[in-house]
Amino acid sequence: MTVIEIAGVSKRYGATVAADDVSLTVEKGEIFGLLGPNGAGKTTLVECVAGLRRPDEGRIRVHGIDPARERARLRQVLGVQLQDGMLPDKLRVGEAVALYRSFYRDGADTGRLLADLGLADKVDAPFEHLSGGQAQRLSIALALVGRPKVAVLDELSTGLDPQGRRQIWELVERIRDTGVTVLLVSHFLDEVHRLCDRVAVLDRGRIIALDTPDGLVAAEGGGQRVRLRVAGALDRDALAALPEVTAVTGEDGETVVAGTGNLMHAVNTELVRQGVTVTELRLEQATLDDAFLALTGRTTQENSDD
Ligand SMILES: Nc1ncnc2c1ncn2[C@@H]1O[C@H](COP(=O)(O)OP(=O)(O)OP(=O)(O)O)[C@@H](O)[C@H]1O
Repeated sequence: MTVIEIAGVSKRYGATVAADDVSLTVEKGEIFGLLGPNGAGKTTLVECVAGLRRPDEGRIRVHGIDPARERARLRQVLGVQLQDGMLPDKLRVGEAVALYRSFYRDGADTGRLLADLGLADKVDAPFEHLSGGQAQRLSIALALVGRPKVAVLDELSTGLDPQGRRQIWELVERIRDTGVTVLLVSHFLDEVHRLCDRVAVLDRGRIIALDTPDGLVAAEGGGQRVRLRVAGALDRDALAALPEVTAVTGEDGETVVAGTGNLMHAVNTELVRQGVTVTELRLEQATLDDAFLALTGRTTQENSDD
C-alpha cells in the first residue's frame, strides 16, 4: 500500500531550484531514505510532505491527504522530528511531551513513550540540560507522541557518538516494527545503508538514483575491488580481459581490480597462471560511499563540507 505519493514535485526559491520534478512513492512499513549532499533539496521535499511548504508544481498525498490543503488532518497521521534547538531551554522533558500530546485526539501513553526512548529518568530535566543524544531522542518522542502512521526523521543522528547513533538506529527499527512508515533524511551513507529499505539519492533538486542500498552499490559497478601488489612484472591487460573484471587501475605499484561475481577467485587464478609472486592481496566490498561518488562525482567528505 502506498503511504506517501510524490508526483512531479518542483519547488523554487527565486532562482534556486530546490526540487526539480521529483516523483517517488513510499510503501507502508518502509524505511525510505532521502540521501544527498547539503543543499540537494531533502529538507524542502520533506517540508512539502509535512505541509510546511507548498510545492510550485506537482502532487503530494500522505495517506490520501493533500498536505498543503489539509494540515489538520495531516497532523493526525504524520509526525515530524523537530530540528535541533527548537524547544525553549527551560521547558522540561515531561512538559514538552505532555504539550505535544495535547495536540492529538488519540496520542501515545507519554510515560511509556519516554521509557521506550530511554528518557524516563529525564522527565523533570529542562531541555538545556539534555545531552545531544537525549535531545535527539526527545525530538523523536515528539514526532511519535501523536501515534503517527508516518514519521519524518531529519538528520537523526547528527552530532551523536557511535554508540548514540547505534541506539538511535535500533530505535528507528523498533518504530518501523510497530508498523510506522518512516521517511528518513540523511547525508550519512552508513545510516541509510543500515536502516533503509529503499533510498532516493537527491542532487541539486533531482532524484539521480532510487534503489535499495545494495542495489545502489551494485549499480556502481558490481561492488568489489581487489587490491594487490606483486614482485616483478604484472600483465594487467590479461587481468582486464577476465570476464569478472570491469576495470584495472593502479598507481605506486598497487593494482586495483574492480569487478563482479567471484572476482577474488578469478584474479587469483590469473596471478597463478602468470606465475607472479603476490606480496599483498586484499578484497574490498564497495560501499554506498562508492555509489555516491559514482553518482554525484563527489565524496561524502566534500558532501559534508559543502
Ligand atoms: N527558505 C529558503 N529560501 C531560499 N533558498 C532556500 C530556502 N530553503 C532552502 N533554500 C535553498 O534550496 C536548496 C535546497 O535546500 P534544502 O535545505 O532543501 O537542501 P537539503 O538537501 O535539505 O540540505 P541540507 O543537507 O544542508 O539540509 C539550497 O540551495 C538552499 O540554499
